[in-house]
Amino acid sequence: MSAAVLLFAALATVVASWLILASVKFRRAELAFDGEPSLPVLGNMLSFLGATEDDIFGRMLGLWGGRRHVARFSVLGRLMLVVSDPDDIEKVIRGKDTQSKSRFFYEFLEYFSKNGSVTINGGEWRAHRKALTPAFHSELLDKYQDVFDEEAKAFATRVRPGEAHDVLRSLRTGSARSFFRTSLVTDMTSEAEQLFLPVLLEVLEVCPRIILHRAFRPWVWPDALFSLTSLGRHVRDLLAEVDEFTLDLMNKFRSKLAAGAGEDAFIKERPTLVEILLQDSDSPLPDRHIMDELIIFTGAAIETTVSSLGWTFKTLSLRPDVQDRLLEEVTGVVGPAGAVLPEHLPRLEYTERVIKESLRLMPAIPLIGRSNLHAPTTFDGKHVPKGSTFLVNMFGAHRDPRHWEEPLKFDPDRWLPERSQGRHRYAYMPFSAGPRNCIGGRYAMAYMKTLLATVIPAYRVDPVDDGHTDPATFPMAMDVSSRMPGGVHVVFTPRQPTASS
Ligand code: HEM
Repeated sequence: MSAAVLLFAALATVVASWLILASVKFRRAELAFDGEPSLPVLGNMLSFLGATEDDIFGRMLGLWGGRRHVARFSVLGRLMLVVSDPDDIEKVIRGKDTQSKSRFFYEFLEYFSKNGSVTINGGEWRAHRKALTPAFHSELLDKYQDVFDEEAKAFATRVRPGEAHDVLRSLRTGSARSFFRTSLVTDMTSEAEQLFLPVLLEVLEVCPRIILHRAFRPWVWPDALFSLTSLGRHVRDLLAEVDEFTLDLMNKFRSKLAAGAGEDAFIKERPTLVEILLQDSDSPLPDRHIMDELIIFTGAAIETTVSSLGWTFKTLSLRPDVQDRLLEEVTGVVGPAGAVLPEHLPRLEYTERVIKESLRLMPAIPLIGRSNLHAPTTFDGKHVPKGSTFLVNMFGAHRDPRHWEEPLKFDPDRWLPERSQGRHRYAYMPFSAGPRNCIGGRYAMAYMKTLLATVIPAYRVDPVDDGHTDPATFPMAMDVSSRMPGGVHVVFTPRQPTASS
């Protein structure tokens, strides 16, 4: 036998022994946590065989199995710890070892946006958060209110009165237009309307699905392989169009600044997100990072509000009593067919309770991922291998009977101050919590309240006969946000004008 063969055999033995030892070590760590039966190496991979994008979330919930304490599952050596107890959630969210976003799930977002604040970590994230924060000051949000109001009215004219239809598409158009007018350019140019908006809407249709499509198909985990598929190429083409449009916009804005339209003029008017980022002279973000933020925002800002409003309309269609109270409040605060103004928002208290309750039972983001990316850690007194994923299960915490009376009941009044006292801080976190919480929570609330306050006086939301009669059992799928498989079907029935209106 030649020396080369001997050397190869020795190397192969070392690698094989290392792999076996690593998998025995991993298996020991995995089995220390409670969970459904799993196989060595494959883990719970078989539980996802044949799953479609619509039922992966359900299968993940099946592997959690309602366990109060940490539950685990694994896929090909990737350990997932499902954390549902609010005390445990607090430990993950605040823990110094578990601050990073997990690789699982978030790595697929990076295909669209490598440098967006949802996925980046450490100093890079801090710089982005600092640059983005001025765009979310409450004075600026007040200035966006007329956009929210106009777009809410436009949404009300887009629904198909008296006809059962999926409301998600028109909600997406409305959210995308609002996002566009607050983040990119204040007014819809005809170029934006005809060329850019359709691309943005297609990005929103296609990109979220890809995340789950890849998450449980190991053969398309490497970007290099995924980019060879027709889907991978299609997404790249779409994103190139978005990049071209935003870069052009950024260059036009810069020329305007250079031509002497002073910074003050823009600040006084109503700067968009992109303008704020470009005017940051202390530590400007590179163009590529700004473009990546805009792409990640489409998911973070648009899909989440679409999801939340979709669940809310579906629930309202089953609850005429809640609609009556909303109508009474809106009529008192805004007046019939009036504009929803910034000063109305804090007074729309019942409307806010309805949205909060909808986000409790049907959170737009039911799970988020954190990771001990760089070093092993311990959790619950057990060893957690480096790079494991902590799946923070907001869906479970929001329905935990130890923290919620009649948790499956849709009851907006549980948000009355006197009924909210003493509630665990981490039993409810639809916008996440801690330093990496949602930067757009107030923006989202303002937009969603405005939309409800505009639609409810114009239409009664009626149910369709699709068998979904209880919000607690609505079927739920999840990609970047939660959604009802097949869409949210309701009927918007025009209300008869009353003598007073
Ligand atoms: C109902 C609507 C919304 C919900 C339920 C929601 C929920 C969340 C959650 C749970 C996170 C944490 C994600 C994670 O840890 O991986 C998050 C992060 C984020 N959200 Fe929202 N969001 C909403 C609307 C918005 C809007 C309107 C914007 C922007 C205009 C926005 C921008 C962001 C950004 C940039 C992050 C990343 C923050 C960071 O890591 O610094 N979101 N959101």
